[in-house]
Amino acid sequence: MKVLVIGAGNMGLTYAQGMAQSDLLKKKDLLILDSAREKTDALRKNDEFDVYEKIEDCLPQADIVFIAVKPYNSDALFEAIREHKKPGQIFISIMAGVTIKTMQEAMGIKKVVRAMPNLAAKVGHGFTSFTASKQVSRLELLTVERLIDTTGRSILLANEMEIDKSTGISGSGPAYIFYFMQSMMEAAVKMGFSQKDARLMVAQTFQGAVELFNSSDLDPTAWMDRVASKGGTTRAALDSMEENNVKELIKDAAHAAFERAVQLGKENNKEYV
Ligand SMILES: NC(=O)C1=CN([C@@H]2O[C@H](COP(=O)(O)OP(=O)(O)OC[C@H]3O[C@@H](n4cnc5c(N)ncnc54)[C@H](OP(=O)(O)O)[C@@H]3O)[C@@H](O)[C@H]2O)C=CC1
Ligand SMILES: O=C(O)[C@@H]1CCC=N1
Repeated sequence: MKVLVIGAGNMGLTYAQGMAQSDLLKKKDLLILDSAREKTDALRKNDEFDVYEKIEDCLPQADIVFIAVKPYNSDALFEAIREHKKPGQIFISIMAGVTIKTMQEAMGIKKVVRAMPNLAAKVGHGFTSFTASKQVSRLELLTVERLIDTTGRSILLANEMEIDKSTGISGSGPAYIFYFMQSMMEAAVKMGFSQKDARLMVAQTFQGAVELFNSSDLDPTAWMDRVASKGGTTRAALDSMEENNVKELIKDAAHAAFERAVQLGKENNKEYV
């Protein structure tokens, strides 16, 4: 099996590296294509993958193709794929808001997987949701899942609306966590701590909380109760958040991302950069 990754940017390179480090593929079976010469030159120096600049030199060899370019680059790429594709190839797109139907029509293909990863894939702790056109068989989906899971964990969803929903939770989600971290770091600095100490305090607190959460089946509310003593400091903070409706605001934010994902699919990405 040969896998081609198109787009050696943030996410494409992350997937390529995840697959390269797994035992699923041999080095010669992992192809990477990018249009930027500086990127391909740098990749060749590292000698990790089989690197290409021209689609006609690599696409015909591939069984599975990851599309990891920005949506605004997709029209030109789809045209090139239409010209050089081979029957039976499976295309996995990680582009936000580009629908399966758009891809099938633009590339003249049938087997499409639409996936929504997140940035934590970079450190092997990503979460990817994915769904597929009906022409992708169960066995093919299993292979796709194994490739995706080289960057973390994944779930197969029933349809594209679920992908748009998961974009609002896990796809955009790392940014919500960073927002919370930024707020806590600003609070610490305002109290007089140095940036360095604020950073360590916040990072270790997040990491510790996530590890606690993953150590049992307790839900977040039960963990909050374990931190908060009656009449104590944590209760004062949680009461302040409740009074200020923070939970509702976070839900609204996740919903805004979901709605934007739906809208992008309808606009066919013409405004999305
Ligand atoms: N970043 C994130 O957290 C997430 C991103 N995504 C999706 O991942 C996709 C990629 O994002 P990201 O990795 O950040 O983007 P990047 O811009 O970092 O990477 C895209 C790469 O593809 C190259 N490229 C563009 N057109 C072509 C082409 N026709 N053939 C070959 N290479 C090409 C670009 O070159 P050049 O720079 O020269 O244009 C660039 O090197 C997006 O569609 C985004 O929606 C999904 C979930 C999370
Ligand atoms: O912000 C975006 O549109 C993309 C999709 C999810 C994360 N980044």
